[in-house]
Amino acid sequence: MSRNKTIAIIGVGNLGGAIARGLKDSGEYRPQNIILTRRHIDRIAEFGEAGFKIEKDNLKAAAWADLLIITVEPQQMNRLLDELAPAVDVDRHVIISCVTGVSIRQIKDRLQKEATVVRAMPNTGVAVRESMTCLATEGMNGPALRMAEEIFSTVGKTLIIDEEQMAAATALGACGVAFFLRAIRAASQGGIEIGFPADKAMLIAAQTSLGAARLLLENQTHPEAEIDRVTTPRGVTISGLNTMEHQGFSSAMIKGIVTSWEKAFRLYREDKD
Ligand SMILES: NC(=O)C1=CN([C@@H]2O[C@H](COP(=O)(O)OP(=O)(O)OC[C@H]3O[C@@H](n4cnc5c(N)ncnc54)[C@H](O)[C@@H]3O)[C@@H](O)[C@H]2O)C=CC1
Ligand SMILES: O=C(O)[C@@H]1CCC=N1
Repeated sequence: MSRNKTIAIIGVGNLGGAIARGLKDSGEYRPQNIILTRRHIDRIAEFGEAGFKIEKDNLKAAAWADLLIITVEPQQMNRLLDELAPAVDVDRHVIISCVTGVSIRQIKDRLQKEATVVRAMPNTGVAVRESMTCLATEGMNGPALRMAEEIFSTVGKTLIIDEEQMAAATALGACGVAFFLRAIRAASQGGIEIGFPADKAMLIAAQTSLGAARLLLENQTHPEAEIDRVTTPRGVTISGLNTMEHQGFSSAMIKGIVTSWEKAFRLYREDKD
């Protein structure tokens, strides 16, 4: 359904670039059918060389594309919506907003149009087609939601949620990449301290975390069930785990996620523009 559509990714920075890479590498979407915009177009020249269309003018991109994937910062959203409004055709365009903290209602109000809007919360795992993307829309937009699901399913897993859960999806799924990367970095630093060179410590830490995640996803088990299989009685794992918990490991992760969730509500302010 979406494969024959033309797609604009508007505001290509870290996330927009990762989505572009993932869609191309999936082999399901042709870069010739994807236009990427950024105000400093020279900074996305590499995508032009990879076969994508690149464009400075958001209005031209919107006129060309059927699907508009928005990946600007929340603080840039009002200005962008004001700019895009004249080009948005409610009978043609589907808007997929990846922008944190901006509701479907706020987008439609700013456009002053009853546009079809889906919210998506992917993560930078899209670049390697391992994103966790949460999607939400309003009741009437089933076909648009299915289109967004099709797009993001080619670059990872998708989950449809209520819009009110979007801030939680941001903290757990989108910020989560950084949280788990920090955990991997900490593990590799531990590995260096006990004798591995940095590159080998990182390989062991990263591949071990990949295996741990796949155990959960493929066995559909709870982490504690898998942990029980590692913790030999009177063994070394339980001693390490208990020391980590005495130092507040789980508590730090939970508190960090709650802090990010709280901030997700504050990022977008109508009065910023
Ligand atoms: N980075 C991530 O892992 C994730 C980010 N998000 C959301 O995606 C959005 C983008 O985040 P990042 O990629 O990290 O930010 P970023 O700052 O790397 O990218 C945003 C890009 O939009 C461009 N831009 C801003 N206004 C523009 C305009 N009017 N026309 C054209 N380009 C414009 C900026 O120059 C920049 O290159 C944010 O709303 C963020 O909350 C959501 C999920 C994950
Ligand atoms: O840090 C941020 O605000 C964005 C939203 C989720 C991931 N990156």
